[in-house]
Amino acid sequence: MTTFQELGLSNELMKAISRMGFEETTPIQAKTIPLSLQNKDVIGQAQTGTGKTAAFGIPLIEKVDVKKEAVQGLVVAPTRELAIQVSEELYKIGAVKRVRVLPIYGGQDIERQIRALKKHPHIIVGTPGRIIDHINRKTLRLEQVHTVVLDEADEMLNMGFIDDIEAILSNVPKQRQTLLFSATMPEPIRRIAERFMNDPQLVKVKAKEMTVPNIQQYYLEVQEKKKFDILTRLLDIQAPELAIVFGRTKRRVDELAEALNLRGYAAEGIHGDLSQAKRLSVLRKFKEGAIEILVATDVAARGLDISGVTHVYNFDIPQDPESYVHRIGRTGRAGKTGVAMTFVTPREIGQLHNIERTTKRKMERMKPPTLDEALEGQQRIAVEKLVNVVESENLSFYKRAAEELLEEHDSVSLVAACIKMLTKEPDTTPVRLTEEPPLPVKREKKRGNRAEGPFRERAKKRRVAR
Ligand SMILES: Nc1ncnc2c1ncn2[C@@H]1O[C@H](COP(=O)(O)OP(=O)(O)OP(=O)(O)O)[C@@H](O)[C@H]1O
Ligand SMILES: [Mg+2]
Repeated sequence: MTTFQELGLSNELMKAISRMGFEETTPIQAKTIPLSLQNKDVIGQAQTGTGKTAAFGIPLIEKVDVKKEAVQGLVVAPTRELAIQVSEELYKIGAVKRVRVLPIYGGQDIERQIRALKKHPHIIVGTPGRIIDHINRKTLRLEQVHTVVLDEADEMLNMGFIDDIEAILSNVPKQRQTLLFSATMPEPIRRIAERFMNDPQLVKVKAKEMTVPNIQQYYLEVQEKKKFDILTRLLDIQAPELAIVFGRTKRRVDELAEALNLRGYAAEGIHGDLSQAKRLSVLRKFKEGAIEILVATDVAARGLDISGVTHVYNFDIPQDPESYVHRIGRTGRAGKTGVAMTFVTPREIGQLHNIERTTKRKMERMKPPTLDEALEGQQRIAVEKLVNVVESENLSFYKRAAEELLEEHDSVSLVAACIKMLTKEPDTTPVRLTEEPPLPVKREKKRGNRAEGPFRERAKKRRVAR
């Protein structure tokens, strides 16, 4: 294990890192921070939730000259929520050194961003479209940038984003450091990446599997029509603290969120057709636990770090193995455990095997639970609640009533009644979901027609902007 001390960081950074509660480096941090500090170009690949943000953030902040009133570092991320999150983490790393970090992303008032840009931020974290927008308006100047980071690099360099990235890089000095990070880096994309880089060092944290071992991975073979009932039974049995349910399309996400609400779950959807204010408020409520289930398209698949997410459900099987890796990586982060469940219709089994081949990890088959098992699950939760109250609360106020009841009824019947009242019976309110066609067996490398990923959203935004 390497400590941060051994990396020779400044006192200001050491102080900030210890405030963040980091004690030791993660493997990707130990391997890439020294290279970055020597100004080497780096492609860093490590599993989800293993601290890639700080791996590029720490050396980036270390190299900022706070006296200089110019943008020195540029981080590009595929979604707005991720840009905000990364900027918050960089802000924390740079808090003692007083590094100014500004997120700029679509959907936020541009005038406000222009005003913020005038205050001379040292680091910009943004989504490609909005960065280009500011370059064109000459409200963002990148001549003094010495470091460019592409977070979720493979996503940024796929077909949808590549032109934007090229446009951005043409505004940054050639003499720069370029850092690429992601949990996935398919070979063809890595080759594209090398075009933008100068003798890049490939740092791959050695792991047998592409996914983290502390995520238990299951799949359930379910017919399309039965998926929703099975999902709610699983939710009743597994009682996740926070869960993310991924659906393939925006319509799917809307319908799923509504259906879950009909059955009494606190769920809300997030996708690219919602206003930015709504996207942020849904995410905030989820982080605070005001909603327990986030229903999402792939717009929430990459990078988001939300503690307390114990379960990920792939209601629709992901379009490609990379998407699978990122989706399930929203749980089991920073050493915590997590559970991932993937629904697969009989015709999609080939896709499942394709995912397993790429991740080098088999998912365990799980039998869809029955209604009775769901009821048992709810009963178990009720019993847990009851035991918790018996063990932790002062019940003296209620004891007299209890003693009176016990004079007329036997204790087993009374406790059984309490459990019954506390048990949420599985709700079978009928819901309507539009059926999704199964994924075609053979398909183009990247996303299908109607699915939403960050880049599709970007393409759409472009059209709107024009
Ligand atoms: N050295 C460390 N010690 C303890 N916690 C850490 C350390 N480095 C990062 N973390 C925490 O681990 C969590 C995951 O980090 P991060 O979001 O950077 O992961 P990631 O590798 O970028 O994942 P993804 O591939 O999903 O984007 C964060 O909450 C972060 O604050
Ligand atoms: Mg990340």
